[in-house]
Amino acid sequence: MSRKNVLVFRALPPDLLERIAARHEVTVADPRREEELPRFLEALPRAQGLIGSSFPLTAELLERAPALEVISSISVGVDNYDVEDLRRRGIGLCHTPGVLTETTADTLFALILCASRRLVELSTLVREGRWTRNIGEELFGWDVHGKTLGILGFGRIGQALARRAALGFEMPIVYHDPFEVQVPALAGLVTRLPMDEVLRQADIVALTLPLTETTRGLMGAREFGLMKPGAIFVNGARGALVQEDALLAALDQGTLRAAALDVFGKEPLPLESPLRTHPRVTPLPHIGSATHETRRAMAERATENLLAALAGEDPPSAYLWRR
Ligand SMILES: NC(=O)C1=CN([C@@H]2O[C@H](COP(=O)(O)OP(=O)(O)OC[C@H]3O[C@@H](n4cnc5c(N)ncnc54)[C@H](OP(=O)(O)O)[C@@H]3O)[C@@H](O)[C@H]2O)C=CC1
Ligand SMILES: O=CC(=O)O
Repeated sequence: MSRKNVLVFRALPPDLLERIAARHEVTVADPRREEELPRFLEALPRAQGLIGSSFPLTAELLERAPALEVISSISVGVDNYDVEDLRRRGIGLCHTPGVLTETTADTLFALILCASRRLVELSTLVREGRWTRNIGEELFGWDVHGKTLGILGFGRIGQALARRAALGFEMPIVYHDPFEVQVPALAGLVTRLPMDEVLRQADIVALTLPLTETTRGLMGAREFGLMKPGAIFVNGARGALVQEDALLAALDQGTLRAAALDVFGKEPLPLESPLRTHPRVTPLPHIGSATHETRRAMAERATENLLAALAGEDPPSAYLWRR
C-alpha cells in the first residue's frame, strides 16, 4: 500500500504516532495553538487522513482538503463535523463509542453527588479555613438515594448512568429517547416518557444525548420551567444543548437547586461567564472521559479506525463509511 498523508491535529501517545508513521507520512499540528495553525493549514491540502478532536472541522475549512478520505475523531461525539457535507463528499468519519462509556457515566454520577451534597462548596470551606464550628443546616445537602433520576438520551452513557443510579442508589429512572430501550439489568426499573414528562417527574435531570441541529438549545426557559422546584440539572453531554441564560435564570429565580456542568457553550469557559462562579453551579473542564485508561483506549481506537480506513478496510468504529 502506498504511503498516505496524515495530519494529526491533537497530541497522540508517542507509540501510536509511531504506529501511524510506520505506514504513512505524518504531520502533527494542533490548530488550537496559534503558533501551529499555519502548519495545520499548510498540511491540509495534501491530507488524506485527519486524526484528532476538540476542533471544529467545518465544511468551509475542509474545502481546503480535496484529498481527504477519512476523519478519525478521538471522541464519541461528532458535533465538530458537518456530517452531511462529509456524506456528500464521500469522506469517512470514525469515532470512539463504547470505550469511554463507563468513565463518562462515573463522571456524571460524581456530578450528581457533588451538586446534591455540595461537596466542592464544603471542601472549599475546609481548604479556606472557614470550618470553625459544626456546619449548620444552611449548608446541609440533599439525599441522592431514592430520588427520581431523569435521563435525556438513553444510549450507551445514559444506560450506564441508569445502572449506577438504579442498582447502586435505588433511584427510580425516567428517560426520554426516540426509541424504547430494553436493558435486561434494568428491567422494571426504568420508564420511558415524553421529554416534558421526564422534566416534570425527575428530581435530578441529566443530559446524555448528542448535539445535533435538532437538539441545539433543547433546554430553554420553557423546559427549565417544567422541572420540579428544587430539582438539580446535570449536563455531561454538550454545552450547546442548553440555553445558558435560561439556566442562569432558573438558578437565580430559585426553580433549580443546583446545576453541575462538565460542558459549556464555549470551551474553555470564558472568565466572564457567570456560570464559572455561580454559587450553585459545579463546573468541570469537560473531563467526562479524562482518565489515563480511557483516554488511552480512545486514542488506540481512533488510531485503529484511521489505519483501517486508509487501507480501504472497514474501521472498527465508523460513524459514516462509504460502503
Ligand atoms: N462530557 C464528556 O466528556 C463526554 C460527552 N459525551 C457526549 O455524550 C453523548 C452521548 O454519547 P453516547 O451515549 O455514547 O451516545 P449514544 O448515541 O449511545 O446515545 C445517545 C442517545 O440519545 C438519543 N437521542 C438523540 N436525540 C434525542 C432527543 N432529542 N431526545 C432524547 N434522546 C435523544 C439517541 O437516540 P438515537 O440513537 O435514536 O438517535 C441515543 O439513544 C455524545 O454525543 C457526546 O456529545 C460523550 C462522551 C464524553
Ligand atoms: O466529549 C467527549 C466525546 O468523546 O464526545
